[in-house]
Amino acid sequence: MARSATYVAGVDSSTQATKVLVVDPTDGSVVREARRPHPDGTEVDPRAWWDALAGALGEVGTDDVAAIGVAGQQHGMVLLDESGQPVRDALLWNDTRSAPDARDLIDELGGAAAWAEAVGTVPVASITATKLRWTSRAEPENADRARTVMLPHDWLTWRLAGAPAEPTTDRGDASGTGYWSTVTGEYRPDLLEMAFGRGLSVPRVAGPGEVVGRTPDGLAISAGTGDNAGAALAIGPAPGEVVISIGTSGAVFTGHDRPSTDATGLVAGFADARGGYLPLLATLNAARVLGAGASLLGVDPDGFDALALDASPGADGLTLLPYLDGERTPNRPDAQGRYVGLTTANATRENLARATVEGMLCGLADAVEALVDQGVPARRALLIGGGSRSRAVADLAPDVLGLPVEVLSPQEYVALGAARQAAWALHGEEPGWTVARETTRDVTDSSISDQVRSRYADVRDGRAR
Ligand SMILES: Nc1ncnc2c1ncn2[C@@H]1O[C@H](COP(=O)(O)OP(=O)(O)O)[C@@H](O)[C@H]1O
Ligand SMILES: O=C(CO)[C@@H](O)[C@H](O)COP(=O)(O)O
Repeated sequence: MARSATYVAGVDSSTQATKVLVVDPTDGSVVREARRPHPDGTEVDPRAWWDALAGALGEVGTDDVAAIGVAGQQHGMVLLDESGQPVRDALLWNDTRSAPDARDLIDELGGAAAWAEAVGTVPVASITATKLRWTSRAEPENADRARTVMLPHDWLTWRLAGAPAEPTTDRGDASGTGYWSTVTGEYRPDLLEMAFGRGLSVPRVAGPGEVVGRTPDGLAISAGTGDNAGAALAIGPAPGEVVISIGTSGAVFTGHDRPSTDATGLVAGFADARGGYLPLLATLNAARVLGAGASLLGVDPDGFDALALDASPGADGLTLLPYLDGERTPNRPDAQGRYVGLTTANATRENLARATVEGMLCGLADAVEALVDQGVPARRALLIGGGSRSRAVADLAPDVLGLPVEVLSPQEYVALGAARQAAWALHGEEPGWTVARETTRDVTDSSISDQVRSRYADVRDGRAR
């Protein structure tokens, strides 16, 4: 049943929460929004995401909505049995238990370069294929019951349509699995089998403007995508603009005209949601580092920002290596965070806050540098995500990154990208909306980036302890 309604809905099912926007498809303006939290942790029952989505959709109301699209946290392994029920909790992108499996898979294919050439990405623990290997090795009984593997957004999209629907995904999210190739645009069933020991059913990769199904209430459903591809769809970074998303993950990405095949494994050669490419680096340590710093100091986000802004650049020699939850880029799954250089002279709350912000930004600056090393230009950074709401992050970013920075106005860009895709599917062409741009913050002192980042590099590379 198609319906004549006015608006489109976009969903971001991210690590920490489900966010839903109801959007006017004529201009991209947000009409209503709702949010529901997700359980904490790196393995989650996918039904909790469904409950969060149902709750948020109930709150915004969909009587006047004609189409919906879902963007979701990338890479999570949703394994389903014969009857379509989850075999176990989903293992999320930030679960590092499959780090040894990533190393094994790299060896088995003949090294990192072989993976980069085959699919565009060298596996780390985040990549879905490594989670399949972990399950087949550590939980053979669960593996035996598995028939289908999906990603979080695939599963939510499939459930929105109600059973029995054809499972679908899109190239943006499929490109984070390790068994779909950004280079060829095809699944690599041989790599899935190599990881899992046998084949599994996978969702069909739908086209960017496709209607993949309808909800029982008649809303058209678009293909959806991964969260970062969703944000890229909403923002449309120009060549030379790099998006830096400071959420649970730190994600650094931009559109590109060809697939990346970085054998160092730093740059993940993902696809975007339009038919192009989205080279990306993701860190495990971003907004939560700021949260940890604030709770260490016993202050709220505003108090934390005030402290950080009261200290001098370089925090009088105090440096944070921000790998609090292990790290993915660089691949150090067992790493921990470290404050280095503490003396009685610099031991102030202000310096601790400053070093926390600078350390987190230095991790992102490394990511930008790796993108540039792969031939992707970075002349300006666009900051989004919960952590970009921090005044200290916004003020310090240009000098630490060594780049002009625009902090885009606080918006749910991932959900907005999903709404854009829903409007595209509904009307058969991509909408022409653009997001509001902000004033550029220029670098105030180019020596700060050199000074802060070189000290950070010493700590990162073990030259300063
Ligand atoms: N003003 C702020 N200062 C620092 N961190 C913030 C601020 N506002 C929100 N955050 C943090 O941003 C994160 C949520 O950002 P979001 O982009 O929604 O993450 P995700 O997409 O991973 O769910 C939380 O860790 C939250 O504490
Ligand atoms: O793993 C990646 C990208 O490769 C992460 O970016 C996830 O997609 C989760 O994003 P957030 O929930 O932190 O926004």
